[in-house]
Amino acid sequence: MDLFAQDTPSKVMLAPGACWLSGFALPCMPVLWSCLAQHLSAHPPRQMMTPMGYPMSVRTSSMGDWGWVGSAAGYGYQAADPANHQPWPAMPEVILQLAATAAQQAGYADFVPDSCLINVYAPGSKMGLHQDKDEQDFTQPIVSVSLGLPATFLFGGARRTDKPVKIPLVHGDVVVWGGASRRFYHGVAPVQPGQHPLIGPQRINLTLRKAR
Ligand SMILES: O=C(O)CCC(=O)C(=O)O
Ligand SMILES: [Fe+2]
Repeated sequence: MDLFAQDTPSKVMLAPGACWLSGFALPCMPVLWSCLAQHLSAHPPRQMMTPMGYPMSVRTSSMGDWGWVGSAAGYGYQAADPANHQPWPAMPEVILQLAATAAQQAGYADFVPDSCLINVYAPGSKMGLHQDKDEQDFTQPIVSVSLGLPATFLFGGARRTDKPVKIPLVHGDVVVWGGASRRFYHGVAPVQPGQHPLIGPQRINLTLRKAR
């Protein structure tokens, strides 16, 4: 069975180089969630510190060669989990394939991420407007996968002051941005309380990137 076969996936352009693939991850969700749930029980997500000295609103864990880590020293990618000094676990095939096929749909061939950041949003958690700029190669896109509770994704422009569009993301949606919008500001409005039948009372987002 081809887990990624979809007749006409809905694709909404958000900006040059950026698109919203609604429901794109639904066919692989049972396999994806079983891998992810297993990972999260072995590598529980934690609140990273911001360089400003306060904890981030989301809890995070990572997979792949490079984990994204925040601390008083700044943000960046690290090969080992600071909690146990072990390398992060490898990304499962289902995630690598999902990333590559979603990127392909968005016009980016041969995307091979080496980092999967797992952001866990409890109700009330949010992410302020920011740019993803800790990676070395900005020709590679970002693939972002939503699971669980819905959330309003804010997608702005090249300047922090550019007014963001509000994207109502739901379970299984994928957003891809790169090219002209690779460094566009984006964020997530506070997640509203609720219960998702598969994922429970939370939103989880996978941010797939090529860090190095
Ligand atoms: O949770 C999201 O939808 C966005 C996550 C994000 O922007 C990031 O991990 O850099
Ligand atoms: Fe981001």
